[in-house]
Amino acid sequence: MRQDPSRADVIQARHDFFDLGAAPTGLVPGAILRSWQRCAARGFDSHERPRLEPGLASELRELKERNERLIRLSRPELESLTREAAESGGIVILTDGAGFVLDALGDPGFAGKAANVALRPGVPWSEASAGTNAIGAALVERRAVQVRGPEHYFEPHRILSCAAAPILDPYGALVGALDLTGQAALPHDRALTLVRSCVDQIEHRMFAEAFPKAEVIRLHSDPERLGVAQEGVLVFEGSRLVAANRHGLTLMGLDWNALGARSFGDLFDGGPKGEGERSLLRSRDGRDLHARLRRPPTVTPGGGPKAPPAPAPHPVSAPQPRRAAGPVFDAQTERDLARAARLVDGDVPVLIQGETGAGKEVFAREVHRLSRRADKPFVAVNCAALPEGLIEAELFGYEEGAFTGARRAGSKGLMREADGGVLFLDEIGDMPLALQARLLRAVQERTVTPLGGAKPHAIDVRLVSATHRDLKAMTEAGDFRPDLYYRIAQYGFALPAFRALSDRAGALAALWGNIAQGGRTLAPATLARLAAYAWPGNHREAVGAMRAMAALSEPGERIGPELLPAAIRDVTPAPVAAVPPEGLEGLARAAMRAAIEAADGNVAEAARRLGVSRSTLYRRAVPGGPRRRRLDG
Ligand SMILES: Nc1ncnc2c1ncn2[C@@H]1O[C@H](COP(=O)(O)OP(=O)(O)OP(=O)(O)O)[C@@H](O)[C@H]1O
Repeated sequence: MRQDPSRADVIQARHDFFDLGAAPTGLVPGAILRSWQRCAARGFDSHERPRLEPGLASELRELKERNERLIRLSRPELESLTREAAESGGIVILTDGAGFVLDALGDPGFAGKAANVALRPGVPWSEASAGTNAIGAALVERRAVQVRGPEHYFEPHRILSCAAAPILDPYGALVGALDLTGQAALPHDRALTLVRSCVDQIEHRMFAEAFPKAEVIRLHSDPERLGVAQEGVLVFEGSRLVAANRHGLTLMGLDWNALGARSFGDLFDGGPKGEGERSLLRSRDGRDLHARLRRPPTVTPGGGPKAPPAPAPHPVSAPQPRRAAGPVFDAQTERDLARAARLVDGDVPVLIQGETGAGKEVFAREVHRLSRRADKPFVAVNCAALPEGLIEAELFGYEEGAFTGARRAGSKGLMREADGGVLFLDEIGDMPLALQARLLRAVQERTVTPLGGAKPHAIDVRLVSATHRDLKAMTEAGDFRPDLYYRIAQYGFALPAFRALSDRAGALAALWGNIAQGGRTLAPATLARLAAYAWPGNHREAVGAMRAMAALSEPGERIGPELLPAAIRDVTPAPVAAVPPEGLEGLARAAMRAAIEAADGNVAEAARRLGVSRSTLYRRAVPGGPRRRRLDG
């Protein structure tokens, strides 16, 4: 019997990748190849059976409690998909945003087989735990992914064929994934379409019970399609865009970066024409869109006094909204984040080390967001920024009149502010020695005694500390207390310097994707220089440079190297240490490939975004030309 050609491609790709160590360009979708590369970089052996074990029953209970809202909002789709899955001999799986299976329902026969490969509640199916699989890949890629049979990284998972889509909350935060899994031997062509449309429904439902005080605008170019799950939804507080669904952002040509940054007036020309069900809104680029508006009593879109933006509610398991420019992490850091969140949940203090601007605070906030304490306070203390005499009062609080200048009512102190949540001790290496002893005592005894007070208060905080210093060396030199060091650094994470990122061009392209608006693109020569620069200020400097280029350019402009800050523009020839062996041409090629992948394999779209012709892109980024390239699966 003739073998299915795509299966033969995958087998060939596996041979190239796992046996020969070559990148099988064009044989498997880009998402699969990237996932294999991330898994290989983690040192996974594809022949092994990964150790996937559910946690304790109490942990599963807690996991479900934490995700109660997601489970409830997903129930209608889980039920309909379960029927579908049972008929086609598969199972449907709902996970949380970190890939932990919350529910696995469907055909009991297949469910048994799936359980053999640990596809059951409580088990993490993130890529970092289970290798390439649809759930893990969809969570990393933030888009729907199908992984069939031998496309799975680990051999024992070859029996599976999975399609999964990530679930994003109205702030763009990952809160879960929905997956349909069947036997690899069966066709599952509809699976991807099904999970995508079910996720549309779930995401759409999130808006129904949230945002009572905001203005919710539902949009579609076709009036008949207003009200369906694929309608665009935009939420404004005052006049500011604070939340949206993906369809709303796409309709307006925006990305998640627009939340908090764009106003009603940036998006629409004037206010709505007509009322309620029958409104029309004209977009800034001149399109008439059909709209349904639900206004809070006092807000007038596009006119009237602008109310100050209020903090937005968190509809699903209360994740903190991502900051405007969403963090960009490499695969190893994503894995570290998941691990750090588990450690924090397990009450193990973690220490983050990294150069200035490498994103230690961003990492800590993300850990908090992924932890079970996401809806509890995150309190950051910069130990280097406070005058020595004040840190103590700031941290531990003080009683009324404890010292000159103390507020009349006294102060609770940051440690008690963080009660129930996460305390982030930034620049811990700069904490004065005398204070280290007090901090150690507070951490050990889990109590805080305010200055001038006699009564200790119990506190329940999880500790995350960060420093750019070599704390271990400081303990040896007597500048940092070893007992405190071992207390706060029970598990350490080293954030990579920006120049050490293996896919620096990809990271830069992703940062730019966060910042760029209005069709602005980076010319390949610009990206090549950015990728060759050494970035001593790390992420902070990279974000600053991108923002500067966005501010200096016009909508639709293809940004040439002349707009780069001088230090970066003048990087020719590039510093040797910063350029990988394949040189600038290689970097430009990598950037082009990243752009193609970011455009879901659509070379014409990638060419448009990069501002180069399609033929240039084929010539430089696609080995062997367009024929063999297949990026979509
Ligand atoms: N992973 C990331 N993705 C996108 N932007 C980032 C990331 N990490 C850091 N940044 C950007 O860099 C800025 C600095 O990050 P952050 O304050 O976390 O660095 P840091 O390592 O704590 O620096 P310092 O040691 O100087 O305090 C952030 O405000 C953000 O703009």
